[in-house]
Amino acid sequence: MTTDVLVVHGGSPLRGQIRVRGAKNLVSKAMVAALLGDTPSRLYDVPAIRDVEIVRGLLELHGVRVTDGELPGELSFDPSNVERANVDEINVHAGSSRIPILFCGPLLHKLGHAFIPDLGGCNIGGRPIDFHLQALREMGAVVDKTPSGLDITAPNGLQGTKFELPYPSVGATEQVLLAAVRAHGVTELRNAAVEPEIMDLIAILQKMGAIINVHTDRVIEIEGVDRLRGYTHRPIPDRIETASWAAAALATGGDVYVQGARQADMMTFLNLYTKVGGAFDIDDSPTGGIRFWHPGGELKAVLLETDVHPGFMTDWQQPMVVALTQARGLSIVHETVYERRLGYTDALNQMGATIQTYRECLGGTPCRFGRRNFTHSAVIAGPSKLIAHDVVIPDLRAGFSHLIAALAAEGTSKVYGVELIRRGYEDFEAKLAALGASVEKG
Ligand SMILES: CC(=O)N[C@H]1[C@@H](OP(=O)(O)OP(=O)(O)OC[C@H]2O[C@@H](n3ccc(=O)[nH]c3=O)[C@H](O)[C@@H]2O)O[C@H](CO)[C@@H](O)[C@@H]1O
Ligand SMILES: C=C(OP(=O)(O)O)C(=O)O
Repeated sequence: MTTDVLVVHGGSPLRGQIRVRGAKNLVSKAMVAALLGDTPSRLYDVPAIRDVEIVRGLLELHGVRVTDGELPGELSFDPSNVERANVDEINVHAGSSRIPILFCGPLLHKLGHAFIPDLGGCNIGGRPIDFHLQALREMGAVVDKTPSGLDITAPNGLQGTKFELPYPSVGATEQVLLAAVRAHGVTELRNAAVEPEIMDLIAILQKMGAIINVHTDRVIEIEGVDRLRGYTHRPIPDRIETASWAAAALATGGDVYVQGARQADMMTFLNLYTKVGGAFDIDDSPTGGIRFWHPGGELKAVLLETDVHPGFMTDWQQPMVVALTQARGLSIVHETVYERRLGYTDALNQMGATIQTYRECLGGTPCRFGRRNFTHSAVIAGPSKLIAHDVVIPDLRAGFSHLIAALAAEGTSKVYGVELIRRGYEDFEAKLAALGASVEKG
């Protein structure tokens, strides 16, 4: 028996209630922001996922005292003794997540030095960090690329600057925010990303004493301040996990109530869900959430183009494609955020789906990847009867989509590599059990 394999007996609808907590893509950044304060910070609703463990480990290596609070998911961070960490110890986390690159600004302000191990994260494209480094250099950082990682200093401190991102990168926007809040002078960031997780990070930084103006047309202006205090914050709910369960409800013909889910961050997803033929009901009460279900009848083929916010989020794409294998007609998917995020469709085809991938920009909007040999569009012909097949999980969201496909398929599949799913989905095995799925460890 290994914890990395799940045996999935598919073919029955998922039905029941599960709960989502703080967003993976906010919580990890909020934890890094705690480094910037002079006093302790407190975060609620932190999910027990691998990315949180990694960032906790990195903070502790830098002398931050991280303690569990009284409530489940409550974490406190005391940054009063931040110190330089041992490179060998930091490198234990090499290749495990993308978050270490965001330590640059806070560590440069606290210590004048940052060592950043090689990054991990999903293998869905080249995922360069050129925008991050360019912005940091413009602010006065000196970046030395060493065989074991990036060695970064700021001999004269970080200075405010005017910087325009070539593409509204989430991580690079967060990099600039975390570096500029305590830089000397004003920073103007143009073509910034404005994802809800970024707005929530800005809310946290404001609680800490930062002065950040979000203007129209993707312009963010940050006035550097001399000191920041700790924060207390309840993060926005995880809109990617929510969409994943919503897609699972649709693909299996089920009915899932996602407690904690919030409509505001999911408008584009909910529009597509309606067009496909899914049903949802919003419960706005403080303990509310969103119920997602398959109302019966046929699902309809759609055009789905991923984009930066407020577009259809790329991390929603993979789970939703499994539901699209059940829709009548030809659905078109155009992935415009990552150049290699459709490889997982091979496994869906092995399970009986009919998905053809293309290098061209299908769907109407030419993107950065057109005419560059990247297989980034797909046509899905449905509905297809999915049949069990063993699958190996390649990355986080593809992993969840393979799991959904196995749940929707007739027969028993083995899903290998489920540890990868733990990077972003808290307690997913318990949640599957709560939804009546028939799964067991392999
Ligand atoms: C931990 C986290 O929050 N991860 C999310 C974050 O990833 P992440 O912050 O890594 O994603 P980015 O928004 O930076 O990447 C978007 C695109 O910009 C390109 N790029 C980015 C930076 C750079 O310096 N140079 C460059 O070319 C990337 O290769 C990619 O094609 O936003 C993505 C887009 O919503 C989500 O899919 C990820 O779940
Ligand atoms: C791409 C993702 O995450 P990361 O940036 O952490 O690899 C994701 O959450 O789907």
